[in-house]
Amino acid sequence: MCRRWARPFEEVTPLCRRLARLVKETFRPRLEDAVDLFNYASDLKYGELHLKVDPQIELRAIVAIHNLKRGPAIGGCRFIEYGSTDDALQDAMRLARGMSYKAAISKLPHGGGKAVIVRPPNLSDEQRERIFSVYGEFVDSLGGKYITCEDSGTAVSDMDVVAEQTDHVLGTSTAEGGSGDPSPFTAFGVRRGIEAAVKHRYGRDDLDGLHVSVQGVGHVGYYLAKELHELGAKLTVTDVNEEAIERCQDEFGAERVAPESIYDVDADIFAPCALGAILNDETIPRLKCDIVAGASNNQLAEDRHGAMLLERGILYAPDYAINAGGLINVAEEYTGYDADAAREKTSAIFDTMLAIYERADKENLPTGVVADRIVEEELYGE
Ligand SMILES: NC(=O)c1ccc[n+]([C@@H]2O[C@H](COP(=O)([O-])OP(=O)(O)OC[C@H]3O[C@@H](n4cnc5c(N)ncnc54)[C@H](O)[C@@H]3O)[C@@H](O)[C@H]2O)c1
Repeated sequence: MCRRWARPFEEVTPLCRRLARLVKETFRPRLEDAVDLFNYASDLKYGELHLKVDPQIELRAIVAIHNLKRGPAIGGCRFIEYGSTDDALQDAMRLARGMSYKAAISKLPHGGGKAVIVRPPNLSDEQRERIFSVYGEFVDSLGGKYITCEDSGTAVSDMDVVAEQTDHVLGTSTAEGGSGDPSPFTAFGVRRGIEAAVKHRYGRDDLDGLHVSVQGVGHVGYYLAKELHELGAKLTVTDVNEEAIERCQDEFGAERVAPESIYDVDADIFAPCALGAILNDETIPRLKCDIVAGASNNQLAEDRHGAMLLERGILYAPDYAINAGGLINVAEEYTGYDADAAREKTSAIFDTMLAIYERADKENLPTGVVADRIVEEELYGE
């Protein structure tokens, strides 16, 4: 045998050295990641993970199915750029778990799922359509265990493409039997959660004259402001979009403050409807309200901030429970859409929230901890 090949191949030439380094860099982390992936999945009490790749159209799709105990998993399809495969997997898995919790607290006959499609750079319209068509086949191959719908980066038109390949899709255009914009339902649900908080906190059945500060008057915040105005509440709003603020001033006589001043407003209720992680070490000590109840996802920067609000006597409406109106509405499409039925089910967010507030008082626990316990008793209890 030639001595040259008897040595490890990275010692032979610079090219082989480079190749050896590449092999190590390419394969080792992936193996290690796979081990971590199973641990991560176990920690989150998974569930199933499905992958689909199609190199020709640069499709890289993940469907995470967290829990099927209550019924087929439901959850949106996110189509954004990711820094790494780990980020995409983590996003899908974390969000699918969140959907299980949201569906369970809302007593929907569904489990939690989520899809992530890694958005390729320089995407053409034609490529986009092919991606969603193949994604539709992928969803169909799961046989109805996962029902997809819109999320960040996807549009109703994408769901229409998916609907050509599978029945397991919601959030299509109204012409295709879809339910349209979920924001008014989300806003209505938040209003019902605020009414429950007012009942619990002040023993009142109306919002007349109560002062609500709203952070973000975009899709949900605008409809929420409209509902609250019609119920006689006084409004202070903020946004980074000038037109959105002016609309609320004109239509509802709302006061305005600068975005960074919203935490200092002396209101009865603070309704975050813009960003996540806005309840944190810096903002909580500034709050002058009795109730925090709004649509934003992931409002607590960390779980411990729920305890911080409790210590200050501020009643917090757990975000995934109060903002479930959009999900309740879109889930209604599954059995044939009926807007009245969707509104009635969304209205029941009042009872869901009241039960959380009452148990939290009884057990002297943060409301977020109680919401999680209710869900976990349902999903994992004997
Ligand atoms: N749309 C739904 O049905 C729905 C359902 C559940 C949860 N949510 C959550 O509710 C929140 C709002 O959703 P949306 O659909 O209304 O989004 P949106 O983008 O339509 O509205 C957000 C608004 O917040 C404003 N904003 C951004 N940064 C701000 C800042 N620093 N200060 C003040 N305002 C700021 C934006 O200009 C925009 O008007 C998000 O967290 C979303 O995840 C929405």
